[in-house]
Amino acid sequence: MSEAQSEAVRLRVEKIGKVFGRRDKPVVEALRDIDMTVAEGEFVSIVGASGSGKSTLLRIIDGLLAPSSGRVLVDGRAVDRPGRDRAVVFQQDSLLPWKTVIENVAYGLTLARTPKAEAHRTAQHFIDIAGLGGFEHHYPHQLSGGMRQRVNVARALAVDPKILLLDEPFAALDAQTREIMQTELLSIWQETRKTVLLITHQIDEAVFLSDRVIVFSARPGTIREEIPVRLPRPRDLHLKRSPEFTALVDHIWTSIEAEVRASLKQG
Ligand SMILES: Nc1ncnc2c1ncn2[C@@H]1O[C@H](COP(=O)(O)OP(=O)(O)OP(=O)(O)O)[C@@H](O)[C@H]1O
Repeated sequence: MSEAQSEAVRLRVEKIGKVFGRRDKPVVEALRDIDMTVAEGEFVSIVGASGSGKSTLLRIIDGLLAPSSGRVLVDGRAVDRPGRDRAVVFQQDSLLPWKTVIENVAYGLTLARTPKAEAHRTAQHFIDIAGLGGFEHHYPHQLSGGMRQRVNVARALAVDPKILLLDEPFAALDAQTREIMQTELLSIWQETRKTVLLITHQIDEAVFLSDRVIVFSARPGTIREEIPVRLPRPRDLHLKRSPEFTALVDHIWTSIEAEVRASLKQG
């Protein structure tokens, strides 16, 4: 457990297992015995080879998918369906193309019947935090991929979830945009201190952003290692050149390299 963890446990994942069964395909055991907690205000990442069950776990936490065993608790309450206490940002943006930035960010609030003026005030706050001031009345197609993902993050935050779930949110972006987005996400996190669970293939992204990195084994996904990241905050991109940073990335890479190579062979 990292020092950034306070006593308050926000998310508890208890003995989660998931087996997919299909008539035309053999049964797939995606997850086995996943036990983990995320404290209030903590930033935790999960890394692991392709197919190790990371997205499956995120979908279970979000309530989109039922586990085969175990349970998920948010603030001590078991969850079994999506709810406003959890917001997800996926790799592909899910903005409504016919709505402007501010309408998109306010969307979850208006669905929850928040009066329009109040919804727009809240949306404006998160638009500003996400560095999108001036683009309120643009439509998604008028924005770059990185900006669209910032709108998605702002939209997720606007409903004030207890935990923000990020599933490879920058995977579709080019390498430079991705680096900038990491620093943007850090500054949003500094500002809001949301509890965040991030799934990523990029080990350096996980180390750069997180208080703790959870390393999954290959399928069935189990927790192989939990690595506290005790690098000072606030962090900027120079940190990536420090020996402490490189050592952590090397350590994690060594831990999963054989499985990543094996997953490449499986296609
Ligand atoms: N609906 C499903 N039916 C059958 N098998 C599934 C289903 N969803 C996922 N799987 C299998 O479960 C395993 C875990 O998949 P998952 O997408 O969670 O892995 P991942 O670690 O997120 O992979 P990646 O990093 O490539 O996104 C994989 O073998 C996948 O093929």
